[in-house]
Amino acid sequence: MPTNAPLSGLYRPSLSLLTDLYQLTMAYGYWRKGMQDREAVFHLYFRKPPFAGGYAVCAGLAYAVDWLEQLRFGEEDLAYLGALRGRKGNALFDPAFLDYLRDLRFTCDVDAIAEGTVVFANEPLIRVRGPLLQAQLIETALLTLVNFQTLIATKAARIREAVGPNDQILEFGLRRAQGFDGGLSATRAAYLGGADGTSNVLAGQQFGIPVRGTHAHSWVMAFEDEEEAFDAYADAFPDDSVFLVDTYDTLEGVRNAIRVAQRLRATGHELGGIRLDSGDLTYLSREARRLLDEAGFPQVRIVASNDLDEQLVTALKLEGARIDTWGIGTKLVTAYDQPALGGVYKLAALQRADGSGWDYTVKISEQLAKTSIPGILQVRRYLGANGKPVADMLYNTAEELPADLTIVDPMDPTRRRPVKSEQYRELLEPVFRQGKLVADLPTLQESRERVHQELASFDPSIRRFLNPHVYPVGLEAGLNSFRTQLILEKRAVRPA
Ligand SMILES: Nc1ncnc2c1ncn2[C@@H]1O[C@H](COP(=O)(O)OP(=O)(O)OP(=O)(O)O)[C@@H](O)[C@H]1O
Ligand SMILES: O=P(O)(O)OC[C@H]1O[C@H](OP(=O)(O)OP(=O)(O)O)[C@H](O)[C@@H]1O
Ligand SMILES: O=C(O)c1cccnc1
Repeated sequence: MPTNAPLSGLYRPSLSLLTDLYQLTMAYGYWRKGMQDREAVFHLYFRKPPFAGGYAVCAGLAYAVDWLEQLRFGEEDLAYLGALRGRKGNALFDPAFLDYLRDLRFTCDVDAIAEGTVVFANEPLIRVRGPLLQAQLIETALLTLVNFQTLIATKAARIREAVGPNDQILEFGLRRAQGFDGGLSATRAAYLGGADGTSNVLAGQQFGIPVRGTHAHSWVMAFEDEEEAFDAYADAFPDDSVFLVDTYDTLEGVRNAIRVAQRLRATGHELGGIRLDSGDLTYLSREARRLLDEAGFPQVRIVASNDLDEQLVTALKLEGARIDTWGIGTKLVTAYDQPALGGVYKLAALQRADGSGWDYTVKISEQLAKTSIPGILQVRRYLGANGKPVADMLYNTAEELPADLTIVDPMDPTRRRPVKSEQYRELLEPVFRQGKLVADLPTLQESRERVHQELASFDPSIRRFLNPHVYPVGLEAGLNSFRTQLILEKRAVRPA
């Protein structure tokens, strides 16, 4: 049975220490200062889509929800924290703080963009509002869970773009993945983003992802000759055989596969496919297709693998390769060309100590792109007359919106456009209210379908690999002016 607890179903008893030490030292500091319950707002967002692409596919929220639901410091966690020592051998944390952690219950409001949604730079994927100590404490786990899966789901969506709607994508990456969970969560995200199946059996069991596969070169090497190896495999799996044909000589391998396919047919079975794993995949797939068709096996699929990614798939397609199943491992599950998404988690608003309202906060940087956006933000996606997205607007939900809306490019305030459309969708949806899960989370299958629908709804120009069109994401003009003013104020306090 696929699980709704993708993370805690695997790791027990507690994952509350899945964090950086500084979250706990800050928590201790806030507690000592009596600041722990000041209401705060944080946003999790990235500043640039990965792979020099035009978008990202949001993923990892189910893990984040699972982690937040289990957030509770157990006795083992507290004993470990109690034993931590500072440089002079002193206990790092006061025992009274550990008692505080023992009783701590998650009480924040969390709003998030659904997994599988197409998202862009600067858009909060998750907004957390609640007691400062708690909202800060969860930063690292949210980032580790969302950054990686968003990265891999995006990679898979790009591979799907290259492969097209009809061919199959099988994810084969476990052996080259970034460790145990790297392998498992990459498989989940790859499936969400567009893969059709995986060789990863644990992921199949955990998430209900179809498991598929062929066999290794060692299978062929374990027999006297290749044909005997294919025969033996066909005996074991008469209706589920895909033969790896390149161990010695690929086209000889295809001829051996055909002979075994003929014997299978004589006993009422059909060969499923052959796999190519080296050499010129265009030439070999075309030749293999010709041989198979001439022998009366047009339905036998041709699987290809060997360090493939979206660029190679595009090239092979352009060259006229006759591949209909793409086995993609290393470059998918490690996001080889960009191994990390730089998602960040920034404080955007803090209640004043006297409770008289919000103080908005910005982290300023030499680069405008790295300067954060203050407010309690929502992302509004405007749709054109044809129902297709035309622009996204970030706005501060704590301020009233003017009747005439204008969005401003946060990177270039001279670029602004009025918002004419009446049709829109608010992307951040309630997930937790005061620590209680209020969302009915979609299944992995539903999230996967969402990716497909979302990507189809955008102009293809944002999906292309080379110089993709930049989809307009702007700040509501009032928010933009306010942010500029706040930046100027923060800069003004620095001596010239
Ligand atoms: N027609 C083609 N056009 C572009 N790239 C191709 C083509 N065919 C294969 N490739 C890619 O070229 C790279 C090298 O493949 P090749 O089989 O020559 O070397 P290899 O991986 O070292 O082989 P082996 O697995 O036998 O060691 C792989 O990433 C493969 O996917
Ligand atoms: O190339 P990737 O996209 O990473 O896809 C997975 C690779 O893993 C296997 O190779 P490996 O040499 O590990 O084992 P094998 O003997 O089964 O080919 C398989 O043959 C693929 O080439
Ligand atoms: O089943 C396969 O063909 C397979 C599985 C893992 C890695 N490479 C290939």
